[in-house]
Amino acid sequence: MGEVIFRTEGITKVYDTGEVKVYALAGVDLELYKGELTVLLGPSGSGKSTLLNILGGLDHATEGRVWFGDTELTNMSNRGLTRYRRDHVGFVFQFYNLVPSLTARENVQLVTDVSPDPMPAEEALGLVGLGKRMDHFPSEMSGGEQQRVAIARAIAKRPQILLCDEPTGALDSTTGVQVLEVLRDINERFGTTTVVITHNASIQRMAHRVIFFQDGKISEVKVNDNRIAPSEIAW
Ligand SMILES: Nc1ncnc2c1ncn2[C@@H]1O[C@H](COP(=O)(O)OP(=O)(O)OP(=O)(O)O)[C@@H](O)[C@H]1O
Repeated sequence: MGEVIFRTEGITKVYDTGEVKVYALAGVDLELYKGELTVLLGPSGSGKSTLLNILGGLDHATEGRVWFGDTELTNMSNRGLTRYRRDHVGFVFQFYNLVPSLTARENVQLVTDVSPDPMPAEEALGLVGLGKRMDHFPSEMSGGEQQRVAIARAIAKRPQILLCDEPTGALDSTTGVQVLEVLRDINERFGTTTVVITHNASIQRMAHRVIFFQDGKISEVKVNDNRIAPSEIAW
């Protein structure tokens, strides 16, 4: 087994809306391993996004502890979390969050301009197969291409961690597979630890590890001995 990159101990996240308390996470103990691609599966509302946001330093746990390597995230200040996100974490969301008035290259440069050790925007766009589309605007691209720009933006800072919340949720199967191929390629080429939330259970077959959520808890963890290529995934 590889090196642990994330460890959580008894994480809870409680939303207190006044009348009711919602336990988005109800005690999560987990380990994620360096270089692995992990898929998170589970019904809507089971806590997947909440966990991803806590791992990515976008949200605070109500209770429990989270470590990134030897660094505890749960006692970091907001400023520390901002630095952690900037230096180590790339995010990819379902709706690409590109700036419509900027080209693909300029969207990626938003990140490379503020990162300590970025790759050139052109290189990042080449890695996602968009080397010829760098000067196109988001409105001139398909959903899958826009998502690949978003992935280029996320990887351009050479993050150790890539956190993806429903990256193929808005895509048809052909473009969805292309996006998954890019994620697998980045994971293999750079050893980027990757976490993918999906509602599409068949995507679990490309993962090293699959974590199932139910009611804010982990119900099962599976290690995949026979991973398949994204192109073999039946949608
Ligand atoms: N800001 C909030 N205020 C109140 N409740 C919230 C808030 N954010 C999330 N929740 C609740 O926390 C629970 C877990 O939400 P979360 O988004 O983590 O689930 P999920 O498994 O990612 O769901 P989905 O697959 O639908 O995205 C849900 O019951 C949700 O309604």
